[in-house]
Amino acid sequence: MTFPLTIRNIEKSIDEFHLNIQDLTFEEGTISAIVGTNGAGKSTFFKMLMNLVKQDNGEIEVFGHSVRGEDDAWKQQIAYQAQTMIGCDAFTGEQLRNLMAEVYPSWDESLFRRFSEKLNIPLNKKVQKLSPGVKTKLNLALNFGKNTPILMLDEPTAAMDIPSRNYFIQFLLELMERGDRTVLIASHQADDIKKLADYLVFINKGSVTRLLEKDSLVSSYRLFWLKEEPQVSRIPGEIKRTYKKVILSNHPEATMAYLSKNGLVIVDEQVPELEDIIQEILMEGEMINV
Ligand SMILES: Nc1ncnc2c1ncn2[C@@H]1O[C@H](COP(=O)(O)OP(=O)(O)OP(=O)(O)O)[C@@H](O)[C@H]1O
Repeated sequence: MTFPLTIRNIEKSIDEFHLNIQDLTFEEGTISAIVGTNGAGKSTFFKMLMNLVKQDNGEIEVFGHSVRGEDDAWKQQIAYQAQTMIGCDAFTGEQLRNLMAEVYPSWDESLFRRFSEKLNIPLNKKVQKLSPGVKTKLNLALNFGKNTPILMLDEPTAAMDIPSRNYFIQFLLELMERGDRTVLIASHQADDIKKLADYLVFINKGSVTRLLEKDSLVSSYRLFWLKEEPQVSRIPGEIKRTYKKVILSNHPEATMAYLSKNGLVIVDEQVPELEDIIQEILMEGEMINV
């Protein structure tokens, strides 16, 4: 089976930073959130997928075609949005639209117009005159207009106001309804990840530490409010204790079995917020007693 994106053991060293991502595939019809702390390697990973940063070893394939091959027709299959719009300052949105419509045979005028009109993007202004948030919106309109099967967005909502961000989420989810697009989105926004992602790819110090399906990730964590403080410092499954009696567990069954066996009464239990789970994974393994 040919996947939209296949990664085989890529490696890259930049000064002290070493990126190594082993076998990873991204499937059609899915949105994967690339999650990691600042400097973890998310942008470098995207640039390697675009062959803007050359890998030292390994292979990256777009629909089965190596990104290092002579033929770079694969580029027309991907719309990539970097964190900044480089080299566009002197152009207006309309001029950039004309350029993109020529380069991308899959260009969809209605996607471009719908997104830019809804967000009131001034297409007759030069990019250099736009605020950071409006630049991002224009960049998104252009990338949506490309109508490619793969979309890679590097922190697209960082500068956007709340209504625009919500519209972006709605727009992207509508685009996904066709079922044949593959989206990778690097984001620090828990709300974006919660609403958009099917999968979470955690990157830490240049390595993928976990690839998890969002729903099963969320259901594997539980918060237990206990009637009394447990007398042991750590109970099975416990990864964090707050207010002495609130236990966050990533093995709820093991935690519940222990609590029941030891007569510890659960007053309430809840599935934690995705943001709290992400925070725990990014801080991995730390036991915090508040
Ligand atoms: N051109 C470069 N020259 C030297 N080091 C670089 C270069 N580009 C990236 N790096 C280093 O690679 C590492 C990963 O950076 P990268 O921008 O990929 O992280 P990130 O996860 O996208 O971070 P953020 O969340 O802050 O955007 C960092 O240590 C960074 O300093």
